[in-house]
Amino acid sequence: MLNDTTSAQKAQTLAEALPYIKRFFDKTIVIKYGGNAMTDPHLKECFASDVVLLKLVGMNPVVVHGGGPQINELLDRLGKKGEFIQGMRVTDEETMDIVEMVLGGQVNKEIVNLINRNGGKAVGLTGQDGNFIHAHKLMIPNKDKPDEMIDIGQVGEISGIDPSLIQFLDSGDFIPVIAPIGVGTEGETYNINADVVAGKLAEILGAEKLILLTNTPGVLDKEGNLLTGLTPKQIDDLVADGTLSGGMLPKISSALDAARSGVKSVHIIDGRVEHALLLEVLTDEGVGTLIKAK
Ligand SMILES: Nc1ncnc2c1ncn2[C@@H]1O[C@H](COP(=O)(O)OP(=O)(O)O)[C@@H](O)[C@H]1O
Ligand SMILES: CC(=O)N[C@@H](CCC(=O)OP(=O)(O)O)C(=O)O
Repeated sequence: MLNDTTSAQKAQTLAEALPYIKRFFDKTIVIKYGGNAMTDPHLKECFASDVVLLKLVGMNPVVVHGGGPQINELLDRLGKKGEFIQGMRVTDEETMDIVEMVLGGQVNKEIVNLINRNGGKAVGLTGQDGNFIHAHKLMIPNKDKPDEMIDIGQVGEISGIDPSLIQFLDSGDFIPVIAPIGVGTEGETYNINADVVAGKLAEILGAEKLILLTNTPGVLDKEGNLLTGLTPKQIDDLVADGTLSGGMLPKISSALDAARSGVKSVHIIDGRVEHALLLEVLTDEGVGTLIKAK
């Protein structure tokens, strides 16, 4: 039996969440679930129940997941070493097969299952389903030789996203769970960084919020302190002086593109904190880093 104080505290918490529930009612919230945040089984359950709760109170959560560490694990087992250039995986044909198995199979289905066990109705997709993420080959500029481009294999850049399938699922009781794989004009598949897919999808869907869950408290400065808000100018400086590196590079540029394209709030938050998602959406507690459009 609950004592009065506990009941009163619970009622107070619910009352405090109500304005946020009203504000985001029927609004789309794109949530990027990074592979690095998917570690602890308890945290995974918290994540899934948070997503289900957001759907139950009338919001439209759309989950885009990564799985970089999970791909590395299988590559390791097969005696192949993962290689990244500017935060993007060098993806030869064999690696692409593994990317499809891990992202489209293992990780996607695990998240679908987690959400469904927590009372939601998740539908797992890759960009091949309904041909909804169109992509072409990405070439990246060589930092040392400005007029040269680097070929990193079957890595994709998004040419377009058809939002109709996701909107259809949103308007029903379904929660889309998307693996970042795109399709080219000839039906060829591309490995796309999950932050890039999440950012572009948030833009195309006219999302209210984009939340990127990762394994750091947010964006950190050189001394390791959390930066709670970042403008484009501050981001440029942090990239230029090397404070931002690796996987944070595609994350920050996707976050900034989304903010500039009209997504009202864009956050990079710590997925290792219990119920980080609910704290972000339903409370005033600033968690992580807010990316500002200007
Ligand atoms: N300035 C920075 N602040 C925070 N993390 C950073 C920074 N620079 C680089 N990183 C790296 O970026 C990583 C997050 O990106 P990534 O590994 O791609 O994670 P995810 O799987 O969540 O997308 C962090 O774990 C950290 O190692
Ligand atoms: C091109 C590219 O780098 N694709 C990523 C896709 C998965 C991903 O983005 O996973 P995280 O969000 O966990 O980092 C990769 O192969 O690792």
